[in-house]
Amino acid sequence: MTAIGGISVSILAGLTVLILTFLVIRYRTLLGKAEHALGDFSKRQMQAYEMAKHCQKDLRSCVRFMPAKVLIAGRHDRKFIQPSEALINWIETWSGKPETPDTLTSYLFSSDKYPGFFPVLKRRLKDGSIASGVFHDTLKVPFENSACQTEHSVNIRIDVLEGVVCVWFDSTADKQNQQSRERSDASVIRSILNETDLPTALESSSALLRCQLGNGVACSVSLLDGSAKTLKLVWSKGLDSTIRGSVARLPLVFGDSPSATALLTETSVRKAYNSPGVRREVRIMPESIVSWHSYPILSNDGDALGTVDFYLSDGVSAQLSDDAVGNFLFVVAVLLERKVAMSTIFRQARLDQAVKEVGQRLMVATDGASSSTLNECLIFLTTATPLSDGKIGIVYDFGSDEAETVGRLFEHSGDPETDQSAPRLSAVKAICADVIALQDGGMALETVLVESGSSTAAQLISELPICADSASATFFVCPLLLGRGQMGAIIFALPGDQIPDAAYGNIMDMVSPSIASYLSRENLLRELEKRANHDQLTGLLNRGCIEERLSSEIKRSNRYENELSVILFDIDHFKQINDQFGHDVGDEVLKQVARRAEASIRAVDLIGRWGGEEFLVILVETDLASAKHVAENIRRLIESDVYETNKPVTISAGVACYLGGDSSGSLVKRADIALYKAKDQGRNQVVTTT
Ligand SMILES: Nc1nc2c(ncn2[C@@H]2O[C@H](COP(=O)(O)OP(=O)(O)OP(=O)(O)O)[C@@H](O)[C@H]2O)c(=O)[nH]1
Repeated sequence: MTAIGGISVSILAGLTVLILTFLVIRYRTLLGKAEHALGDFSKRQMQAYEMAKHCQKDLRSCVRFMPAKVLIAGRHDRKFIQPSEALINWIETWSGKPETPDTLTSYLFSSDKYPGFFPVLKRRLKDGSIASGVFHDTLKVPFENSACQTEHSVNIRIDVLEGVVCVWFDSTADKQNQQSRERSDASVIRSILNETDLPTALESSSALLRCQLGNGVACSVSLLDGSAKTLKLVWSKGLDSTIRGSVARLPLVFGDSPSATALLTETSVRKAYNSPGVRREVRIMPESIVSWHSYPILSNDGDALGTVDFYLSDGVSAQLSDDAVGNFLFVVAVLLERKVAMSTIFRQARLDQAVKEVGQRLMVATDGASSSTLNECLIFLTTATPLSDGKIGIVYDFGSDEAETVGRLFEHSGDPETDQSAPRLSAVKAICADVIALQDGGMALETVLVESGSSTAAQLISELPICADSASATFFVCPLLLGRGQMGAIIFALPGDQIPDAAYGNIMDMVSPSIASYLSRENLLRELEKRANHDQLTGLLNRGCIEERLSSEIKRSNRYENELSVILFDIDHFKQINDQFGHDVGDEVLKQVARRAEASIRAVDLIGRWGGEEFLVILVETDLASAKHVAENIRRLIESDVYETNKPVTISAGVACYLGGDSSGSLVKRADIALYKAKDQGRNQVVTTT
């Protein structure tokens, strides 16, 4: 029993192992199949996704604007069919309206594609149950360049002609249809407003018109070009190139009367079109245009930005609804306002950058670069403003009564006889005083516009040579201020009655501090240079400088074999003047003698203070005899002058001329010996030496 029991247990255990093994194998097989099926499924899902993407693209290129008029598809193979003449005739009879291939909109239609696209029609085509009659269907239309899709409820009339299915859409929208359109318009507008490229955005916006541009309807957008006073065509659709060309730049008649623009556009287009040699490949021919609608594009503030023009040709059944046009105009206005705002921002940014650059150059300008730096400022001013046709000038250094002018406004003459700077300066000073008075009066106004015809303008015209040929001019006067001091002024002038935009005043306000600091730096440099090379009491060249100049003149004489002479003169008994009248009077006598001597030599000659009451004159290209003559002149002039001492002042002079091999020291030494001789012979005389 026990043995039998043991055998039974072993058999039972074996069976259990077998069953378990079978179950595991079975489970693995099922798992493998499931995995395979899952992989297959995701592969097919990917294919379907790719297909859907492809279909969507295909559909977008086929379906553009709603409502469509006619859909033509093969009854059996459901392929797109080109409308033949017979078919068009048939459609005309059927719809009661004249048709051309252009006026029919044909859509490729395939029942396998486009889920949700005419589902009822698709079903009927598929099962062959299609028959003439009217039924309700839906149409999902994606918008080009947009992720939006709209669903339209349409009534479809079907007729069957020898294997061709023609569908006539009922374009009268029901209430639901209208609501869904409004919703889709809003989303289209939102997506268009994200578009930065104006033509692309306008292209998408034209979907809002709900008519097929090019099929008897054309549209153009023209922008107002403020300065040129013209309308510039920026976008058009459905227009022939001939018309586009003539609309491209129209003189402006825009304003309160947009119809005037339309009239002008129409006249000019027709004229251009009828000129000989124009090819007439048009979708909208000028002679076929029966109605012309011109709408002003208005900004938020009510400013006119341009026009939107619609051209409808003969026999077009498409109606432009006020809503559709209104939406389109709204989008166009927003796009244009944004464009204007963007260009203002960019312009401002460019200006800021330029001002910064000019400012930086001014900071690091070295001596050699200084005049080019100022030129950069002037070029910047003339190019950053539309005043480049006018002229710019700068008058500065009001403090020292020296009008120095830069730029193209004033021709500063170095000749004192013909120098007209004094009256100009007083005129500009008078105007700047007005400007400062305005500022003190609490007005943040730095730049004044002197309007053409005002008495100030008349004064400026008479004082400044700029407008000698102009009866009237408008001036922009921008004072150059440093702290509260006036350095001078920048003046722009525009001949005639042109009134520049206030923005240009802002540009000048921005640049003028840079120019003012540049000019003050120039003044400072000049002052430093003066101090380094000039004697403080007399203003003549100092000893170091006149010695340097003498060395270079000797080199020049050596090279070119020019004559060169020097005069060394000394005031007679100057100690007595000091002793008798005091040092102050002695100083005044020194200054007066220096002025007299300086006035009696040529501009090319040089004079410097050699020592206490000793002066050296360098006479270039002058022989000994002529030099003696000059020395006599100086002596006579000084002797004949009247001094605070009420006594005549005399000088003694020694004259020497350059001999080959002379150094500055040896030349002056010979002049000094001659001077000593003059003193020795009784003073108040000139002695020469070779
Ligand atoms: N007031 C004034 N006096 C000066 C200046 N520089 C030098 N002197 C004076 O000029 C005088 C020169 O005197 P001297 O060298 O004796 O010569 P002098 O009196 O002119 O006599 P002669 O040259 O021989 O005719 C000195 O008394 C100096 O102090 C100056 O800048 N101002």
